[in-house]
Amino acid sequence: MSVLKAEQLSKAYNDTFALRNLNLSVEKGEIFCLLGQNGAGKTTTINLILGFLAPTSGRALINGIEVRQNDVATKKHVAYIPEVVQLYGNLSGVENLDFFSRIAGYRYPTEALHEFLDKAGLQREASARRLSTYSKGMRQKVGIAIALAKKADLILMDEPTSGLDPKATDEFTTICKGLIGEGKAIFMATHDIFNAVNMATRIGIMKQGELVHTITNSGITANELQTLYLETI
Ligand SMILES: Nc1ncnc2c1ncn2[C@@H]1O[C@H](COP(=O)(O)OP(=O)(O)OP(=O)(O)O)[C@@H](O)[C@H]1O
Repeated sequence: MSVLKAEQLSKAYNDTFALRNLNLSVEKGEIFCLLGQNGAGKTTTINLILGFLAPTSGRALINGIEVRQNDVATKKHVAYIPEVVQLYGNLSGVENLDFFSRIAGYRYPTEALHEFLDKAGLQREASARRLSTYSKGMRQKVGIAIALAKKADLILMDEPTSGLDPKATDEFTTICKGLIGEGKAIFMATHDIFNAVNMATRIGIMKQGELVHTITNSGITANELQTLYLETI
């Protein structure tokens, strides 16, 4: 069964389609990177998958469960990492992780919390510091640790590498590859062609609400993808 499935998923505002007839499956062990210009429909897609928006027609399923009809059940399988991960600034990394794990219904001993943060790439000495001192990349790592702690099968990300420096981006790529190695599925909206080539198993290009290309990433170069992207949009 696919971790994520979209069937004829559409969203219209008045007569304008922000997303039209999206058909897509994402499996365990996949990183699907969705490219597209500003306004192409990437965030709308993520919001429909999360159940934040009601589709005009079609449906999104997570682990075979329809999102809109089973909001609570599907949320258990999903973690969302927005462009800027919102956490409590006056709590430490490990305290934030503990707090959000409990909200998701999990209580972990401190060492287990540290192991999630280790796996997400956060340095041990940083995990006791207040979140307000964290960089964007460090916040993102706490977001990934929360996804791990809540045992999400699907991790949705919106523009995860925007504003990250090259080293942090490289680290992020390694962490994502580790996650899919453990059977997670990742779906991300991005403008980062280079990074999509580096990490994706498949790449989609969206134009005016339609997924016009889906490419299996088996050796496409960043230059080739950029050319295809520019010809498409
Ligand atoms: N609440 C809304 N009411 C009307 N139109 C909307 C609404 N939300 C989004 N849209 C429109 O839907 C289209 C898709 O927007 P969306 O935010 O999904 O694009 P995007 O690909 O995520 O863009 P970006 O890269 O800038 O984040 C755009 O034309 C946008 O103006």
